[in-house]
Amino acid sequence: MRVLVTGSNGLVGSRACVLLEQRGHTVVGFGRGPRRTGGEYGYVSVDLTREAEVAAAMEAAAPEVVIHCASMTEVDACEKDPEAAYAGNVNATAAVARGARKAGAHLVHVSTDYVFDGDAGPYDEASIPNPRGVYAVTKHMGEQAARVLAPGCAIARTAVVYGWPPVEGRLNFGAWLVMTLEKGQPARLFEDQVVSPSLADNVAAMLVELGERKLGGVWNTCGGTVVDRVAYGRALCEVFGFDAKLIVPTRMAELKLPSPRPLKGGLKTDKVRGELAAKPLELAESLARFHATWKAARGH
Ligand SMILES: NC(=O)C1=CN([C@@H]2O[C@H](COP(=O)(O)OP(=O)(O)OC[C@H]3O[C@@H](n4cnc5c(N)ncnc54)[C@H](OP(=O)(O)O)[C@@H]3O)[C@@H](O)[C@H]2O)C=CC1
Ligand SMILES: Cc1cn([C@H]2C[C@H](O)[C@@H](COP(=O)(O)OP(=O)(O)O[C@H]3O[C@@H](C)C(=O)[C@@H](O)[C@H]3O)O2)c(=O)[nH]c1=O
Repeated sequence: MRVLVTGSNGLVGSRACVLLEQRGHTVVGFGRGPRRTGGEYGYVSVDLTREAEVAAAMEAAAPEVVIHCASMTEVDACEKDPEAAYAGNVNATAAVARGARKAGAHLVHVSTDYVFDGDAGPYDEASIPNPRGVYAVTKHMGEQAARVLAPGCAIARTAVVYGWPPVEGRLNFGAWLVMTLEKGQPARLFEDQVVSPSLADNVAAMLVELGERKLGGVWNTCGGTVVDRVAYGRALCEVFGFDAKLIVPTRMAELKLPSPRPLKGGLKTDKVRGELAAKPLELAESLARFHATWKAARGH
């Protein structure tokens, strides 16, 4: 199949491109500026906030499936610049969804656990979003744009994605933690935020399956274990052999971050477990694979 992946320089998009290529698909990645990944697949530089350029590039790419990973992902930067967040998360998604519909392509739109308020997680696919903060609201609006403009699309929500090597740009939580702890520096982790950490390759596998099978509706495409950030950090220390005393439990409010974030979050994965061949990995397995890629990159 001809598959278009937006955000191909990013963490999830780059992994999706590699996997699609391995599975024999013809892949075109859309990124902003120069290509920052390896691989043999095609690459086009497109700023997705420019609708006319998106329409032309999508027509030329003529995809059968579109996996839309591009997004303004820095949560606090979104809070500080709502115009940029609206353009990157709402307008860009609308443009991609229109392009997909015109091409007759199936859209897999990637979204987030942060569409929920975090008052009573973990959430399943039928739970009602109540986003707080600019990133969360614009991601929820992006979901609505995708549903309206590309009927039958998949909304794939994921959460706290991590992987090694990290991509240039936004540093993922797992990689940030490893880089901090290997220097022997302490990491203040939120003991009061519950999440579903997700290995990037595992997320990519679920997105690719949604695309290949042209499945629609809402899907929680995340890791299979719901855990607070301190427990995640301690589990990572055990697998990597880092000193767990470097993990300093902190309450989120103490950091005074610009954007609100859901506290009692996390996503339930019964639907993907039941219906997809690509299963959500449990935390121990995810961390083991994360560690293996980290070790391999260091030549161990
Ligand atoms: N990482 C996480 O923890 C989570 C991610 N998600 C969602 O998963 C998806 C993928 O995230 P992830 O791969 O981690 O994010 P990254 O930040 O690693 O990648 C996003 C990519 O989108 C590109 N992009 C942003 N705006 C534009 C634009 N206007 N035109 C073209 N490209 C653009 C960025 O380009 P550039 O590098 O030039 O900025 C970047 O390469 C997103 O939809 C995100 O909301 C959901 C939950 C958790
Ligand atoms: C989680 C965490 C972050 N931090 C710091 C690191 C960083 O400067 C800042 C924000 O951290 P993070 O980027 O990891 O957290 P955050 O921006 O909340 O991550 C979110 O990203 C978006 C894209 C999503 O959709 C969510 O699922 C979630 O992964 O807070 C801590 O000091 N301790 C912590 O426990």
